[in-house]
Amino acid sequence: MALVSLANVTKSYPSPDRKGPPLVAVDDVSLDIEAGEVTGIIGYSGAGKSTLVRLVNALEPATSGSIRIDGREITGLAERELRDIRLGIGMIFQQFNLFDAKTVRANVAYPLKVAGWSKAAIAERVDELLDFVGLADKARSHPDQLSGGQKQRVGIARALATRPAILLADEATSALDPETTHEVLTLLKRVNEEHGVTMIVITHEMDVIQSIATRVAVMDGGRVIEHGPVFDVFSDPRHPSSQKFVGTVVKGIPSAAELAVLRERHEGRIVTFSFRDGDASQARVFVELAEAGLEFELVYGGINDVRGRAFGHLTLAIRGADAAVDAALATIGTHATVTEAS
Ligand SMILES: Nc1ncnc2c1ncn2[C@@H]1O[C@H](COP(=O)(O)OP(=O)(O)OP(=O)(O)O)[C@@H](O)[C@H]1O
Repeated sequence: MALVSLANVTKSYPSPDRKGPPLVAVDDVSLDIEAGEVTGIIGYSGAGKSTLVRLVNALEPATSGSIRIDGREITGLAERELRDIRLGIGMIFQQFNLFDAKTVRANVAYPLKVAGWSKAAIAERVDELLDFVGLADKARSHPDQLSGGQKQRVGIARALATRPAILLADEATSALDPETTHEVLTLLKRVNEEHGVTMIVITHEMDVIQSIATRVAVMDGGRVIEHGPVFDVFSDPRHPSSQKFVGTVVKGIPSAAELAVLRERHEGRIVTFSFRDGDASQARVFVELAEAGLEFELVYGGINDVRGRAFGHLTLAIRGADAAVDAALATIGTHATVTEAS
């Protein structure tokens, strides 16, 4: 049984002027998330990612559909019961959302106080959490004395305080520099691997997906248009909207503007070849072009690594008689994806 199970979930808001049709932020989403998984939610701004996560967190009720957490239907529950559900779900945010007037220790202790833990139990748990996130020496500091990465580590300690089975992260590393992002992602990976916490991670950063997600869901216009293992969705997106989005975050796919520059700078036909690991197609492309007597040069490219598996895109300028190029591309097309710039 999935730990989080959404079936035909829709969330709409009244139109801003209250006269037009309602705004559908989440549109008929069905999604199962198994215990122990880290699911990345990606998509353009306004796709409905944050709304979806607020529904899972029971911060807002769905307009229709069913949401089950660990088998328990949460739609229609009374506020008191929802509070119980929320204790089992931690959340971290882009802007950390710490209490600036409280010390690090008091920030982490806060959810435990609300949950009615005893003073002694709180003290023990907070020590354990601060050790886990590597901030034992900052217990008496205030958030404004901490770096961004340290603030997020406090946010993670606070989110884990009540031992939730689920952690939701909304752009949790988007305000951090690359090195600090790496540090926080390493910590989140430990949260998942050492504590078995299931995570749902909203992000627009490829690094985040690559380093911690096991599966990814692509949202567009309130819908989940694609959901699957990270490698599959990123190396071979099926839906045109996910192809467009993935094209903006993976390495090696030239944008329209970059293609225009390539066309200006290089003679010949500009063709992108896409590869997935495990096949020898990358080397074969060069051999087949050479055997066809064509002249070519590598003008753009990049290889992506998803947990040890590689996929990539190489763009070549190919020169030769059109018929010879067509024949070579047809042959290569049997073992690699071939996209010619129009
Ligand atoms: N409380 C609300 N009232 C009215 N409309 C809302 C509300 N919350 C979200 N929306 C609308 O729902 C749509 C989806 O918003 P949401 O914030 O979920 O998207 P998102 O994918 O998280 O975007 P971003 O990446 O910019 O955060 C948007 O059109 C937004 O304006």
